This record gives sequence, C-alpha cells and structure tokens, in this order.
Amino acid sequence: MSATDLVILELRKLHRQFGDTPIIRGADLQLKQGERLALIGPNGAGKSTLFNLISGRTVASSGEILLHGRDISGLSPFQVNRLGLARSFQITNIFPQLSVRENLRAAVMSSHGYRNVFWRRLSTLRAVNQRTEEVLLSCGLHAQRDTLGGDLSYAAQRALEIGITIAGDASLILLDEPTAGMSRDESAAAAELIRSVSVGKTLLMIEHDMEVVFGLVDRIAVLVEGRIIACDTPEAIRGNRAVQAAYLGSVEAEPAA
Ligand SMILES: Nc1ncnc2c1ncn2[C@@H]1O[C@H](COP(=O)(O)OP(=O)(O)OP(=O)(O)O)[C@@H](O)[C@H]1O
Repeated sequence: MSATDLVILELRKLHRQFGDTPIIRGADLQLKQGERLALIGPNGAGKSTLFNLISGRTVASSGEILLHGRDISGLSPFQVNRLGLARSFQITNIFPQLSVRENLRAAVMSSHGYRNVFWRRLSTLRAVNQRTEEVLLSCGLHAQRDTLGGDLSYAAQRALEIGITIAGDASLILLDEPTAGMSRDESAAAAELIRSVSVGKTLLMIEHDMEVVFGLVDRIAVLVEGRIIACDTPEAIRGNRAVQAAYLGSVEAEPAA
C-alpha cells in the first residue's frame, strides 16, 4: 500500500500521568494517510494508554492529538468516532447471544447513530443491510452469519471484532493486539484479514507478534516507558540498536514457538 504525505494523526508531546506516576511521557508520532503502522513496546510501556488517549477514553495531562489536523484532545470516544476513527480492544468485545450478522448489523446501525431517526427509513435500512453484507464478506464470516457470537471459535470471534471495528467505514482503524492468543496459522490468517480490510484506510495497531508486524506494516513505532524511541521501516527498526536493547533483542532471542 502506498501511503501519502498527508498526515492523518499526529501526537505532539503527549503526556498522561495516573496520580503521581507518569505513564505517557512526551510521545510524538505522525501517521500518514494510507499507512499501516504498528506500535510495539515492552509490557507496561503505555501502548493501551496511548490508544485510550487517541480514542478519547482517557484525557491527556498535556500535549496535543490532531486528527485530520484538528485537535481532538478532550473529545469523547463517540465524538472521535464520528470524526472517522474506530478502535478494537485487547479483550474480545462482541455480543455472544447475537448472531454474527446481528453483531455486525448492530455495529453498522450504531455507526449511523442510534438517535438518528432516519435509520428507520426504508432506504436507510437497505443501506444498513447492504453494509452488513459487505462487512460479513470482508471479514470472512459470511458462511457463519447465523452462528451466535459466543459459539464462534476464538479466532473467528477476533475476526468478528475486526468486522465490528470496520463496520462504520472509519478512515483510521486502531487495532489493539488483534492476534493475541492465536496460533501461528490463525495469526497469519488474521494478518491477511487485517491487510485486506485496511486497504484504502490508515491502520495503527498494537501487536506483539513480530512475524505479523514485519509482514504487514509500513512502519513500526517503538514505545518504551511512555516515549516513542524510534519510528521507521521494519528493516530499519530491526537494525536499530536502541530498539534491540530495549525490546526486539529480548523478543528475537526467544526460541520460536
Ligand atoms: N487507569 C489507570 N490508572 C492507573 N494506572 C494505569 C491506568 N491505566 C494504565 N495504568 C498503568 O499504566 C502502565 C501502562 O499500561 P498500558 O496498559 O498502557 O501498557 P501496555 O504497553 O499496553 O502493556 P501491555 O503490553 O502489557 O498491554 C501500567 O503500569 C498500568 O498499570
């Protein structure tokens, strides 16, 4: 995928502390339109906190978050979502008692706005149904559309979660550890799914599986102790000594599973 020079998301000197403990300590990052970028870093580095800041779930102590050039610091998750940003969570977040199709339909309708009475119109309902079908196909779950979310395999639940995330057709997608807990084959399939659903979008993902990261993204940002210590191509990150010392060295030294 070719990224453009247009900056979609920018973090400027972002800080967040909990009580007296600084967790995000001056994070700077630029994400360009069409880019796939992985955020990696040791456990506790602040990756999920950074996602919470970007998506409006946590308010920054200081600094700026610009989405499409607009400062979104302090906006609610709902408002940030309306500006074209959708995120998934580390923990699977589906309705287990609803079918796959109903899960996706609810996500599509939510993206139209529950309070929007226009979705009751036939034309809008048709659009909702059409988008639901599209997402069912995109996330590879069409054959399981009538299966209850809770009856899906773990990997299929994660695929459904990706479907829920992309349902609203957001231009910027944040995925928090989409392959966590998967086997190697499941991770490879999930990476392909992420590749296909992110075509024409901008993707920021937290990911621990280096095989997935190196095969999928254009750039990698490395977060250590609340600061982005490097942001570069996978090859450059692999050769970066500071990164090796802080993170990759220890990961790559582990025997393959
Ligand atoms: N609401 C909170 N209140 C207090 N401390 C918090 C809060 N949220 C996160 N932290 C702390 O911030 C630090 C960073 O947590 P965070 O979950 O962002 O790290 P992470 O890089 O995503 O880690 P992991 O890879 O293990 O998921 C941790 O020490 C965590 O305990």
